[in-house]
Amino acid sequence: MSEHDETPKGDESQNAAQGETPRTLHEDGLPGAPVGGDDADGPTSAGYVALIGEPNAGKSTLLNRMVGAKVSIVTHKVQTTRARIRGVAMEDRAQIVFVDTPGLFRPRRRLDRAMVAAAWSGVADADMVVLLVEAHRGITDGVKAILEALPERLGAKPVALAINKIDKVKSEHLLKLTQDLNDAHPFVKTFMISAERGHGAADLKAWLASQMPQSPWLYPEDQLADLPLRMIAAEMTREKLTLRLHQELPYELTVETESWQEREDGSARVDQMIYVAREGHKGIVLGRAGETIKAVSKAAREELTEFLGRKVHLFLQVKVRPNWLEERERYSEMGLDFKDGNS
Ligand SMILES: Nc1nc2c(ncn2[C@@H]2O[C@H](COP(=O)(O)OP(=O)(O)OP(=O)(O)O)[C@@H](O)[C@H]2O)c(=O)[nH]1
Repeated sequence: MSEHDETPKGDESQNAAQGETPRTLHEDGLPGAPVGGDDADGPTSAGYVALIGEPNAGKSTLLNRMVGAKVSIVTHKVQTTRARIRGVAMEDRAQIVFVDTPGLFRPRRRLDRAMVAAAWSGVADADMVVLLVEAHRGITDGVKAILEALPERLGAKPVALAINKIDKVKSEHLLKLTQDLNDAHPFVKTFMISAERGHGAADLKAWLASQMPQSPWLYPEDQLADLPLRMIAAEMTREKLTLRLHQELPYELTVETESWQEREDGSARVDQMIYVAREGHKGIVLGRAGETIKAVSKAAREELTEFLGRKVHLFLQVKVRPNWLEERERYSEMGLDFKDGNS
């Protein structure tokens, strides 16, 4: 076996990548080290935005417009955390971190209900929420269900409305739909957009930027270029874990790409941490004699290699992080993390 074969390690004390590259990606919504700040260029702002809407409403398309990266190729098969970072957009001195909150729809089983609750918590944590409604479909049962859920789930948190796919309807229809939707919920602002054609997306982005609280940036600007790659790589590992573990998959499991180093020979070294909430979960992820994590690592490395078209050295570790909710609170105190609904 050569040195670049995956090296499953359960011992967090042996983090080979430690100290080489700053941690920047926190898919569970935890921000990295504070960056940016109130410097000579003026104050910075940063915050989280949750895009919600029925499946197919155009969330990925809109995100791509605003973020301008290939983030949406990441598919989300399961909901395992409250909110995951989907993309980061910059607008002047504002940083907008878009979080993904799949699972708001159609609880079928008990487990799904827990997921729905977790997804709503992710939405409630965001600084701003945007509800996407398809212009030509109007107030469907799904939209009705969201409208009904908003007060209970989000309280008085401001929600903006984006009526998407306006290229598909006549303007008279839009006026009536805007009225009906605003009668159903007091949206702070309504946008008419066509995510696909780009209409209105820049206005929405500028407005969101203006709503972000004054704060240091949550991601360093110089890391933004490879942020999508880091996220995609983390998602690939998470997907392999899901495929391998099925029902056994610990609910609160996150994968973070801790460092990404380009090597002179054209290959990339990628170090990832799999965070679980309990010691027992660590054993599940490692498997007997490390066979589970070995198989996951191999499959993820192969997929990433194919995706990048070059050699990848993938190193996975598992770490127990029992207090990640408390950690969020700690970040909150520092003025960095999610704001609560009442702020
Ligand atoms: N005509 C038109 N089609 C759009 C527009 N925005 C998105 N679409 C199309 O609507 C479909 C769904 O868009 P997505 O961005 O994948 O929707 P989504 O909300 O991310 O879907 P899920 O991932 O299922 O939640 C795609 O075929 C898009 O091309 C628009 O403004 N106009």
